[in-house]
Parts: sequence; C-alpha cells; structure tokens
Amino acid sequence: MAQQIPRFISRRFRQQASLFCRFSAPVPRPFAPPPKVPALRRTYASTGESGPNPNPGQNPFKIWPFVAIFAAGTGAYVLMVNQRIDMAPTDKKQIPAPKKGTPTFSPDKVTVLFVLGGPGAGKGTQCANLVRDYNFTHLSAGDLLRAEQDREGSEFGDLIKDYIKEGRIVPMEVTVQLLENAITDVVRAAPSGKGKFLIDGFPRKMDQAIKFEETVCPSKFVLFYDCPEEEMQKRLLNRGKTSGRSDDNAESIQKRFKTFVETSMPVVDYFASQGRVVKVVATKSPAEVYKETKEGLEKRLGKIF
Ligand SMILES: Nc1ncnc2c1ncn2[C@@H]1O[C@H](COP(=O)(O)OP(=O)(O)OP(=O)(O)O)[C@@H](O)[C@H]1O
Ligand SMILES: O=c1ccn([C@@H]2O[C@H](COP(=O)(O)O)[C@@H](O)[C@H]2O)c(=O)[nH]1
Repeated sequence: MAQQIPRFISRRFRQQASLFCRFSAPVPRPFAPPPKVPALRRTYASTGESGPNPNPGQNPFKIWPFVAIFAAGTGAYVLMVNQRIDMAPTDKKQIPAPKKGTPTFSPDKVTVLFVLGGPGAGKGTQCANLVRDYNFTHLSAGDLLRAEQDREGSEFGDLIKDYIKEGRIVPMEVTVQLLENAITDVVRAAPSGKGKFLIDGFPRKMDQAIKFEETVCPSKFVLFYDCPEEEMQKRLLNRGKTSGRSDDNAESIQKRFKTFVETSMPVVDYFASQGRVVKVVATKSPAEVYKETKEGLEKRLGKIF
C-alpha cells in the first residue's frame, strides 16, 4: 500500500498537468508545478486541512486550474494596460505617441531610399525621373506636410504652417506617421504586398532617422544631392515666382539653409559613417545630374530595377 500511494498520486498528477497545459499554455515558468514533497506532508486545498488527504477520491492538485485562470487574467490585463499606454497622447498637442518595437515593414517587402540634399538641390526633379524609369513611389515629406496643413479639420495645420514658413523641422511624430500611412496605402493596394519608395526630403533630423528606421522600415541607403547654397538660392527664388510656396522667399530660404546645415547635414554624416550614402554632384544640368544618379544607383544596387 505504501508503494501504491505514490503511483496513484503520480497518475493523477499527470492528468492534472496535461489539463493545466491545455488551458494555460502561455503561463510562464513561475506557475510550473512545485517540487515533489512527500505525500503525507502535502496541503490539501480542497479542505483547507493539513496532513493526509481525508478524502483520497478528491484531487489533491485542483488549485492549479485556478492559478492558471488567474495568470491568464493577469496577462490579459497587463496587455490591455500596455496598449492603452501606447495609445495615449504624448503632450497637450495630441501628437500621436511614437510606437515601440519592430518596424512595421520588412526590407524584404519594402525598399526605402531616402533622398536628401539642401533646399532646391533638385531632389524632387530627380525623383520624378526615377519614378518614370524605375517605378518607384515618390513620397515627399514636404508635400505630405503641406497636404496635412491644408486638410480640413487637421489638428496640426497651424503648427505645420508655422514650422514650414520658419524653415524648422515639424515634430517627428507627425511626419513619421504621415509617411507610414502613405506607405501602408501603397503596400495594401499592391497585389504583391511589396513597394519601392523614394522618401524625398526626409529624414532631416536625427530623431526622425532613428524613429523611422526603428518603427516603420530600415532604409537601403541615402541618395544625397550636393549643391552649393548660391546655386540653390538662385533656383529657389526662381521657383518662388510660380510655386506659391510660403517658404520660397529670401527670408525663409536663409532659415532653411541654416536648418539644413545645423540639423540635416548631421543626418547625412551619420549615414555616411555607416557607408550608406550615394553622393551625387547636383550643380550640372538636370539631365547630367540624372545620368550621375543612375550610375550611382546601379553601382550600388546592380541592375536590380
Ligand atoms: N540641375 C538643375 N539645374 C537647374 N535647375 C534645376 C536643377 N534641378 C532642379 N532645378 C530647378 O530648381 C528648382 C528646385 O528643384 P527641386 O524642386 O527639384 O528641388 P528640391 O531639392 O526638391 O527642393 P525642395 O527641397 O525645396 O523641395 C526647380 O525650379 C527646378 O526646376
Ligand atoms: O521631414 C520633414 C520634411 C519637411 N519639413 C518641413 O517642410 C518644409 C519644406 O520641405 P521640402 O522638402 O522643401 O518640400 C521644410 O523646410 C520643413 O519646414 C519638415 O518639417 N520635416
């Protein structure tokens, strides 16, 4: 008899353990069964008594299903609280909270090239050529911000307007979210679920670069158009005659140059230090700049497009 008791307990224990596993697979290790103790010293939860089980037909381990339910409930509650923290606004302006975790898009499915250069260096002009020849989707951060500024009911309209006129960088949460939304729309509409994007005029500040690569998609590299201020100023003043842009005037242009040198060039330097910049001299004619752009891209990527 003394030898039969352990065998009985052991069989019941195995039945309970399999039930426990079925209903509580995600419960972490701390809820694993306790180490084996001699049967006669066990505490029986069903009666609240100590000592030998007065009712051998009853299950000595029936507390485990309750532990499992408690653990599952606690886990669900913690998940719910974390989700609400992610949804909470970061400040009074209700800028969406930056997301955490892995990027939304894998570089296997989404190819991102950042296109940088000073204001008026010719980024938009060259992106149009690349869209025509290589089927990229062109996303200009400046265009997305201007569209958001003009969108009826936008809570960021006035803020964006001020920042653009002053040549300052709009808080990254806004721009990163606009870009992610635009990428999502394109990828969702593509039967392949894939996309190739030229992200023009972004990232212009280190925090944007890091946040975008961490939460949206890592970029392949940066296409950088190098142009002296004198030439860019001439082009922008000329464009200002017809563009209707609030920042294509001498005063805003100076502010944009300052922001570019102080805030955006460090981003180019950061990517260059990682060997992730293709530099193109942007002073020649648009056709010549495009020729150099293609050579730079194909050298870097091979004839993949
Ligand atoms: N290589 C070039 N030579 C002369 N003019 C150019 C050249 N490339 C572009 N332009 C002209 O310069 C102006 C600015 O070009 P573009 O809009 O492409 O620059 P950008 O870098 O996108 O400017 P921004 O950052 O302000 O949006 C436009 O009027 C365009 O036609
Ligand atoms: O990531 C970005 C990109 C742009 N801005 C603001 O928009 C204007 C105009 O940008 P363009 O690329 O010249 O169209 C720029 O001067 C910034 O004020 C931004 O804040 N963040």
